[in-house]
Amino acid sequence: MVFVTKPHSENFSYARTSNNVSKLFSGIPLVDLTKPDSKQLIVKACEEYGFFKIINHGVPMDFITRLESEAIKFFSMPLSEKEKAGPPNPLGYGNKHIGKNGDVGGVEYLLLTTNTESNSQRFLSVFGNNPEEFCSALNDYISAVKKMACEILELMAEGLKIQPRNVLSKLLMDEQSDSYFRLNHYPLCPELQGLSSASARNVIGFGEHTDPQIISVLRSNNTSGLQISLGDGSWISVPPDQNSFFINVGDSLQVLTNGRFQSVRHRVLANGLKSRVSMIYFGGPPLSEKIAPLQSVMNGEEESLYEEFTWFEYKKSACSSRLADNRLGHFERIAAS
Ligand SMILES: C=C1C[C@]23C[C@@]1(O)CC[C@H]2[C@@]12CC[C@H](O)[C@@](C)(C(=O)O1)[C@H]2[C@@H]3C(=O)O
Ligand SMILES: O=C(O)CCC(=O)C(=O)O
Ligand SMILES: [Fe+2]
Repeated sequence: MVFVTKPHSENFSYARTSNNVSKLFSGIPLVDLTKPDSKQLIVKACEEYGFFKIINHGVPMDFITRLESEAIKFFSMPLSEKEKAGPPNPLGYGNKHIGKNGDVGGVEYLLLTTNTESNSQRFLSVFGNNPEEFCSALNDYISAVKKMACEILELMAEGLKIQPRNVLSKLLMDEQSDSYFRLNHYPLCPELQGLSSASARNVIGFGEHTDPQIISVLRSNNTSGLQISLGDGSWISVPPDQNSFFINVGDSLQVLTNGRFQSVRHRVLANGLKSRVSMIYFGGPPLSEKIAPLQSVMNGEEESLYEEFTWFEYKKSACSSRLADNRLGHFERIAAS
């Protein structure tokens, strides 16, 4: 069991803003993709929290329920069967160990690329009788969620008044885009039942971190556990909603916007009453892509806050870091005084 040491705070707190002035947290930002004000709301949410919830997303419910039931089938298999898809390198099946640098949590997972060809080669022998059903559910889900992620990135570009509209989405649309897909299962944590409620609240499922990519699209079943950090030491519990998606700004988008958008620090706490299944699409650029502030977001003499790097360099550095590390720290420019 892994405990966190920081105090747990209630859902009322002060949020960081782009000019570092705290303001009272007033709830998870909600964006209705069918409404004309969505682009302004997206920009505001990315500046204040790097996180928001999407409703009226256009992803067919059938795609979601099919993949969720395939995921449940996979995680219900005997450990020895699941382990045939492991150990993760980083792709594959993993259990409690996250990455290769000693991070642990109460999660088991399947980490895949979004390139379905290579997934079917590597893992699908594990899906025994019916790999086709898993593959087809995965393909349908990934295509629909990628399309939504691109729509959101285009609304961001419009909201930021930068051209062309596909300046961000083209990175995910590129054939060489280095995007991941992850199925996480947090089994019910029976140890929690004997604990006081204060300790029970702090058993870790997936430790705190930011996502290194551009954008992450998260969907879970109706089990709580996800929390976001407001950057002042407080954590906000995100009420689960199986019919919606949650969007994380990743480190690369923070750099592309020269810090105007903030990548969100988040974590998952274990649950003593119900197991959690989540599916996350991590939209990343091609490995050779230079990650630097877009010229069109820079005002006048504004200088880049970051040293130049490619996605390959960032990913390599991320892989050798611990989950909770501030990975962008290595790439920040020291301001000349
Ligand atoms: C401890 C680690 C796991 C991780 C690679 C890393 O060294 C640091 C970043 C981690 C993370 C977080 C977001 C995604 O879940 C993930 C796939 C990613 O791209 O970066 C994981 C990595 C992983 O599980 O391999
Ligand atoms: O499982 C979740 O809800 C979030 C997990 C997560 O943040 C990740 O896999 O990067
Ligand atoms: Fe994450």
